[in-house]
Amino acid sequence: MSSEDALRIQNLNLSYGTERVVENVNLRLKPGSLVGIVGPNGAGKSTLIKAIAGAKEPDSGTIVICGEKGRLGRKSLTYVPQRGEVDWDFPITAEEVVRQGRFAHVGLLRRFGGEDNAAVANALNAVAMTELRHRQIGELSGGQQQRVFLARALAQGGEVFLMDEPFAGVDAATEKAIVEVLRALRDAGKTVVVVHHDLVTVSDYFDDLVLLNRTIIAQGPTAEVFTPENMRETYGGNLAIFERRDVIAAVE
Ligand SMILES: Nc1ncnc2c1ncn2[C@@H]1O[C@H](COP(=O)(O)OP(=O)(O)OP(=O)(O)O)[C@@H](O)[C@H]1O
Repeated sequence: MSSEDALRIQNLNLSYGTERVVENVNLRLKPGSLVGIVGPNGAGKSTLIKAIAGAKEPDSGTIVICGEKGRLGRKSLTYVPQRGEVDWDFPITAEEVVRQGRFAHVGLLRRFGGEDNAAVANALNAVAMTELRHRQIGELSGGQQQRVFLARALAQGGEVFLMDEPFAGVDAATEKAIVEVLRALRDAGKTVVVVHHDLVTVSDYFDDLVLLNRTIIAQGPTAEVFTPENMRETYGGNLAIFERRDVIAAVE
């Protein structure tokens, strides 16, 4: 493979039981890119992200992250799950959640130290959550919870960041703050992969786009991929959202 790829997927097939939900996915992403994964409900976006994160065993195919497979590859990966997948009643503060991001770096022979504390403080600051760091996570708003998640990812670091719907249920200010953090990661040479639903913001947010509906319909620079023809092929009969005038304007 080319050593330039941050993420390379070849012939990936994923199933639940006997049902194949993701088929023959081939994907190459380069460092320093902000990539959207778009497709209708049930298209397999979360399943694909979970497979990359090592939380879903493939039927077949290979996933190479920064030139390495398996656990070695996943050392370069940071995964931000959907907010709905987390137990928010768990009694833990915002800061403790962010500290979890450092555990990957703290081995048996090394304790949580000054560098870890600094990484946690910087991450909380980057998402403007320093003041609320002692709040229980269950007592934060949805947008604040999402910021904390992002801070944990920042504290962890890595080369490839996977985010499953980071904008779900957040207000405009939080969405803007998150986008700024994602752009800063991209500008620092990281690869940021975001499952996204809002077609209106696709062109503004993402350098590259992956259109998924069970298999990849199109991938490449957003300006080339985000066309009415490709969107129709991806969304099939569920085109109502795409017929909105603002979305049509966005792709013309
Ligand atoms: N744990 C599971 N067990 C069985 N089937 C599942 C499971 N999780 C997802 N599926 C099925 O796999 C398919 C892909 O689901 P997935 O959640 O990956 O889609 P998605 O593109 O992320 O959808 P959405 O936009 O609605 O979040 C769907 O048909 C879904 O019903």
